[in-house]
Amino acid sequence: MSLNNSNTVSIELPGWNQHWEDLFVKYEGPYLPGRICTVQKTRFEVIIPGDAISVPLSGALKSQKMYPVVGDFVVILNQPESATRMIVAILPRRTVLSRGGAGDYSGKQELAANIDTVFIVTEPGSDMSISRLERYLLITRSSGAQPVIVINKSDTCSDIPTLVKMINSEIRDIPVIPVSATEKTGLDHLNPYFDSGKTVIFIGSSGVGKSTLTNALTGKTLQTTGEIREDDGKGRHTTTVRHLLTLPDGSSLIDTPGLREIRIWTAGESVAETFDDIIEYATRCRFTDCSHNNEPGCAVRKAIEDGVLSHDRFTRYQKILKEISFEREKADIGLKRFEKKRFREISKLSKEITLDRNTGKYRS
Ligand SMILES: Nc1nc2c(ncn2[C@@H]2O[C@H](COP(=O)(O)OP(=O)(O)OP(=O)(O)O)[C@@H](O)[C@H]2O)c(=O)[nH]1
Ligand SMILES: [Zn+2]
Repeated sequence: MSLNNSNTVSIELPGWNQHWEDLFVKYEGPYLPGRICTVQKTRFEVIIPGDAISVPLSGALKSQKMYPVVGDFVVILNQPESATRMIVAILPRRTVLSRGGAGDYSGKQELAANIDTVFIVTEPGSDMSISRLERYLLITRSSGAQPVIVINKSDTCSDIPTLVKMINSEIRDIPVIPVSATEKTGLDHLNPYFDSGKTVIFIGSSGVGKSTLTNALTGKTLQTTGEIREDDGKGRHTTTVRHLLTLPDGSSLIDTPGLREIRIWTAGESVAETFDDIIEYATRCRFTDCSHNNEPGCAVRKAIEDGVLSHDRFTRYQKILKEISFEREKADIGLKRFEKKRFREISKLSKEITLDRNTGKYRS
């Protein structure tokens, strides 16, 4: 690998392009670019040009609570003479997939970064639910990645065109692609999203076939070659599964079990995007703070009465708003608790550290 001054991208790293090159160029000196493929407790598996290494995070990043996630492009300080190799910076993320909860005081947990396409996987059977699809859509949209709906197990459905039509009528402007991972049909239609340099992820309920799809698309061998043998310090080798798989065509697939089913956490804009018709009707309500329940002159209720807006869709919209406000409240409570705790610690600390009247120095 060498960085040259021409405009060509000379670094071979999955997903690396001119954009990242431009961001990396200011790191002159003993630095390497890398891409996070697995996050462990204190170390990170990083793909660097031509190799994969395990490195810790710099103290500065830790103290700023800046933790890389799978898919992040990072800067590694590389000083072989002092045996120093650590992550010193995270390049600004293009997209980031997050979820709420999981013990973090802010309620928001970042899961994966720099994803181009999120395949929302469902199946024709009991998993098929418009409201579930809408939830995944909201998460995807707030991440900045492009959503694509994949109906797997199409071999189990006798009328796929009607199903696709139904989804298209409820969820507009999103590609809906029926496939069968076991019969290997329809997979070609996913190919464009696996362009060289692109990063994709499969999300959806357990059992819809994400692993089978991954294997059908990548070939089983890739998953095993994605394993890194790591010395545990006692002479044994433990195997960790790499969560960012690099495909032969240069694309990457993020496959992290904890990330496959994600709870809703989203910004208002993505709700507006998903329920744009309802937002549009609402602008015509007589009262600006109309709750669309029984106020006079409510344009949303009128749209339902006129049959141009389905009642189900409206109900789903209300449910999602409720869920988001609940998540926000929870996060808010978490934040207050955190601040209270910090205040307690600060006051404790200030009591402990007292000024010595005789010497004029602080003692603790
Ligand atoms: N008929 C049919 N069965 C499928 C298809 N794809 C997957 N399956 C089956 O569905 C079951 C679940 O598939 P998985 O790939 O394990 O599902 P998953 O989404 O990865 O599940 P989790 O790992 O729990 O998230 C398996 O028994 C698969 O053989 C398909 O296209 N058609
Ligand atoms: Zn209204």
